[in-house]
Amino acid sequence: MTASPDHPVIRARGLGKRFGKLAAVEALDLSVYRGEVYGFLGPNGSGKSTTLRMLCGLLRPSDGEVEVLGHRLPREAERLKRQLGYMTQSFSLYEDLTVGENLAFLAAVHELPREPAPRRIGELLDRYWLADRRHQLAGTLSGGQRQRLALAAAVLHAPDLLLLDEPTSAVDPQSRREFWESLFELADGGTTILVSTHYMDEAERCTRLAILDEGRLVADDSPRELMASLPGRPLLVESDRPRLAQRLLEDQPGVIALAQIGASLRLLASDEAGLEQRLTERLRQGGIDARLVPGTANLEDVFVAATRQPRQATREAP
Ligand SMILES: Nc1ncnc2c1ncn2[C@@H]1O[C@H](COP(=O)(O)OP(=O)(O)OP(=O)(O)O)[C@@H](O)[C@H]1O
Repeated sequence: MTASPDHPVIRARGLGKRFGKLAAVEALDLSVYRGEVYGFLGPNGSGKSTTLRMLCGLLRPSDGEVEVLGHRLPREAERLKRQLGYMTQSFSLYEDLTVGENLAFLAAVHELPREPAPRRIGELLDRYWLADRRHQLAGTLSGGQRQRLALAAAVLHAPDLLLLDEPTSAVDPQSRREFWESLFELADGGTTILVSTHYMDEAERCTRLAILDEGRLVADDSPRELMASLPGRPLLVESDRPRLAQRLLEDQPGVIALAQIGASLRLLASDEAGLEQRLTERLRQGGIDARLVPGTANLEDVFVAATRQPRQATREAP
């Protein structure tokens, strides 16, 4: 079915999943619209994979309601299958089949008509730069090639919705960039994409972003809006002892959030007058000669403010 702005492709209300006593996902409300590249960002264990698995009908929610492409889950999960592509971080294709055989096998699983299937496979091999690998065993492909094959496999049946769980965690920056170009091509063609990531540069490219923390949705907006509504001013603490500086500043009034990102210490400060001087003095008393300089708000600050912790992966240049 087609989705209009008032009819989201994904609509979840009060979605929850418990594993025994653990609430992996809690009271999640989500609306995702056609053609969006919607990002899921969150620390390890915040519930991203669990949510994606509920949204594709693989996992039964403990609470709430989910409708995906007009199908109520989990009841209508079977019908959703044909319209859905799902790609996880682990390689789920047959390593001892060739690239072409893997796609031909999947075409049969999806019951693609016999006539157009080879054409579609050829098209995808060209599109994802795999034509010259057609006869190579999947198990011998490089990380980037495997990932392109996994994407070709996920979109073989031209799904309306593509769910991707940390698809770029095992590939180099160049392959990540190319992969994201492919995602935008798909979105331009009307595919709705939901993708979880650890990378800020990827998150920045999403049309909208949900930040999850301990199973709860703590932010949901476009990256630009999230940055514009940041609670406080970003400051950079320039010092050669960032870890000690962090310890000295973390319980100071006026410090909303604090995180060491690489070698620099980023601080979200309240608007209190004279705060910089007070914090500089605090550092001086602790034996640190530091400068606090204004920073430009970025998604890293949003993430730290929303989750109160730095992200686990290191930033890579886009
Ligand atoms: N089948 C399961 N049984 C018990 N606990 C589970 C199960 N699946 C997930 N969990 C727990 O639920 C929480 C959320 O896990 P989930 O995999 O959704 O997080 P995530 O945000 O995807 O993490 P990561 O970024 O590390 O992949 C974790 O505490 C995890 O241990």
